[in-house]
Amino acid sequence: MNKVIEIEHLYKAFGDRKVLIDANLDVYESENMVVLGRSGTGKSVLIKIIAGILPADKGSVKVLGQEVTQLNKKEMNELRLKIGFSFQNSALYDSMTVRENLEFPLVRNVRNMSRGEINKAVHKVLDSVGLLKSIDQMPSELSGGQKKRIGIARTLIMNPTIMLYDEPTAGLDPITCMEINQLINEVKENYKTSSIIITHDLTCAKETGDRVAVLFDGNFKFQGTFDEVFKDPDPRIKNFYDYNFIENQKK
Ligand SMILES: Nc1ncnc2c1ncn2[C@@H]1O[C@H](COP(=O)(O)OP(=O)(O)OP(=O)(O)O)[C@@H](O)[C@H]1O
Repeated sequence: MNKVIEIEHLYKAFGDRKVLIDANLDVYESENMVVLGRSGTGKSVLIKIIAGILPADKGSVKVLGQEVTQLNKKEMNELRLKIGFSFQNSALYDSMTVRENLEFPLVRNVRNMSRGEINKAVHKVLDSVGLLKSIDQMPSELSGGQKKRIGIARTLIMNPTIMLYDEPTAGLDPITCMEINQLINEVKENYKTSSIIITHDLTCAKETGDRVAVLFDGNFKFQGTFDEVFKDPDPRIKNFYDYNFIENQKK
């Protein structure tokens, strides 16, 4: 299986605050990799480095075979078109309708698309997130879960190879969380994406992650399937969250 993201010995600090220290992580083709970690451990910093939004201090970050730490602005912009970044706050433009929000990345990044092609792409992507009916609504008329869906649709419209989800279920009720988890899995199936999913939500991790990696003290000592990681006797994992709590929820 090909690696689509390869991170080796990554180091990133802000002044005295060392956030990532010798972090190593691989993501394979067609894989959902969940990154877990407490608040402030550097999860968002990690995906911002992958997307070229923040520079790394040291180490290697290869995305689709390209070393992002060495790319110039033009090369990074081209690579970024293959990376869908689903922001925590959905990042929709409040003054635009859903249709306009979805057209925006196409109009900005893809030349020579006809009106008909743009319409077709908007309809296809809205259909795949189950919100065709909301095409003419304003973001203010949507629920939190619907906004997340539209935010995801706006990245999918560019047919990304990699999806980076920042806290996709934050602030949603349990049923909406379940629907978003399902959508993340459908995106993987239908768009053949490889993803990093950042979350605090253990149910999301279990439902969407082919593998999970837990960020502690700047690196990923714990990686594997959800069950492998949470069976680790290390007290940091035991204390991380009450694994038994979610196991008991299933009973
Ligand atoms: N641009 C920046 N300038 C200075 N410090 C930053 C910057 N971005 C992040 N940090 C710091 O890096 C640390 C990690 O931040 P990050 O946002 O990656 O945490 P996180 O694990 O995503 O947390 P949360 O789950 O709360 O979103 C924090 O201490 C934060 O203050």
